[in-house]
Amino acid sequence: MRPLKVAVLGCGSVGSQVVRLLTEQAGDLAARVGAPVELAGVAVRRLDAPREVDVPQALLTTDALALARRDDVDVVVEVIGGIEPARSLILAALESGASVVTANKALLAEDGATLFEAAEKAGRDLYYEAAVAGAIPILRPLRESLAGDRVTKVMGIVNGTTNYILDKMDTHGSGFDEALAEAQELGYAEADPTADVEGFDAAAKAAILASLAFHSRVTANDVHREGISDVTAADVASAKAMGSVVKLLAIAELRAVPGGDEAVSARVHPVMIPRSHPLASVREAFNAVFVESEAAGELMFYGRGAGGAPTASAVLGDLVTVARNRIQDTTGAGESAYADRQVLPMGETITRYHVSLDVADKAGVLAAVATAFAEHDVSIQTVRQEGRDADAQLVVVSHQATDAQLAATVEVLRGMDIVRDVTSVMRVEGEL
Ligand SMILES: NC(=O)C1=CN([C@@H]2O[C@H](COP(=O)(O)OP(=O)(O)OC[C@H]3O[C@@H](n4cnc5c(N)ncnc54)[C@H](OP(=O)(O)O)[C@@H]3O)[C@@H](O)[C@H]2O)C=CC1
Ligand SMILES: N[C@@H](CC=O)C(=O)O
Repeated sequence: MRPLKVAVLGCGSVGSQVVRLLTEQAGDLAARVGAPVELAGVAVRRLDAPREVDVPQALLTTDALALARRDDVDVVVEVIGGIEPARSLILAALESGASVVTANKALLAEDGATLFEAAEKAGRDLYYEAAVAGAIPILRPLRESLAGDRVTKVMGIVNGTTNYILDKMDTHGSGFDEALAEAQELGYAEADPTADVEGFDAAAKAAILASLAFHSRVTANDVHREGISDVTAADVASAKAMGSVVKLLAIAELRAVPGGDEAVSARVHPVMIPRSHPLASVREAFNAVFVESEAAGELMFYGRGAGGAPTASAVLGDLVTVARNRIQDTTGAGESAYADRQVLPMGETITRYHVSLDVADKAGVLAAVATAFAEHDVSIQTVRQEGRDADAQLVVVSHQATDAQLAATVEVLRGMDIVRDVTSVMRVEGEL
């Protein structure tokens, strides 16, 4: 059997581990694929940069396009990241007859449609398990194992860097910048960590999850996005006082809308969850994803969501699948975006708020705050007053309402004379 040739584009945190596993596990991979799997070349930006893996000089190139287009290459692994040149390289690889494996969630969530069309036209595979939640098999279960079920909700921690930062703030009292620097050092963060911190990375993953779960095309622009840069030590302390923890969650769900249709709600934002919630115990850069479907009920997927080796594990899994498909001259399950669903604006999403207020301890303060909630048709689940005089704190947890009602209530609270400061506003999941 002729060897299958693999080109790896990018040799950073993920690419170096892909090259290492390809080399170290060559024997096992050949047995699993049914043919030897050979490294055809590795494209990088700088030939002389230090690498986590030894790559023979003859295999290194800075001409990624020429490598992606080579006639003898069967599979192209794209682990450069970003939109360009990654998109042009993937399109060139498919046009040249190669199958593609990528970990590039930013590109898939922005312009997946172009890539899926190109793969279909070329009759080649485009696989991307590593793009969401690192090592955790979550896309294949959604696309294949649950293909006969009806998924109604996907919710989870899908960004390792922000989970690492929030976890260190909670457990070690670390500062934001210090924890981010550690996450970068450990290879979890994106090349530009703003993508992690401001929720762009999680929003891209939410779009990919929503698209697969609901057989729709959801792009990153459809996802309401808030990052963690506004989460303060006061928010984390406020959560702690409630027996809770702050996590950045990606949530995608189907919602009934008037007319009998179902719309998609997709959002990423910090959430306060009780410590008894299974997502509260997801530490460091680990990820966890809950799936709810009609027949299967609740499923939970947990594992390492970032880092070179865990992500390379998912890349290699895809590589074995597309290599087997090449040998059998077939392709795997492609995109299944047949449902045209409206995307709900955040204001119409049903949620709950936890609000901490710095108030003057005057008679009537509780009644005035309660009136602000009532005037927006938001009922209060619990209200607690702490301290007296100048240091009085009021903590209010609401019942469910639309995000627009809750946000409008907070605006009114901000304008009240007896409210000196709204010190923390956080959405809530689970029973506080
Ligand atoms: N890190 C992680 O934990 C995870 C990452 N991913 C995704 O995997 C992909 C890669 O991430 P990661 O490995 O962290 O990124 P890195 O920044 O560590 O590596 C990027 C690599 O791409 C190379 N590169 C950049 N531009 C070019 C170019 N024009 N031509 C050829 N090579 C180029 C760089 O070369 P040089 O080394 O010479 O600079 C580097 O080797 C991204 O899409 C990311 O979102 C997905 C899941 C987890
Ligand atoms: N920067 C990402 C890497 C994996 O997708 C993260 O922190 O999760």
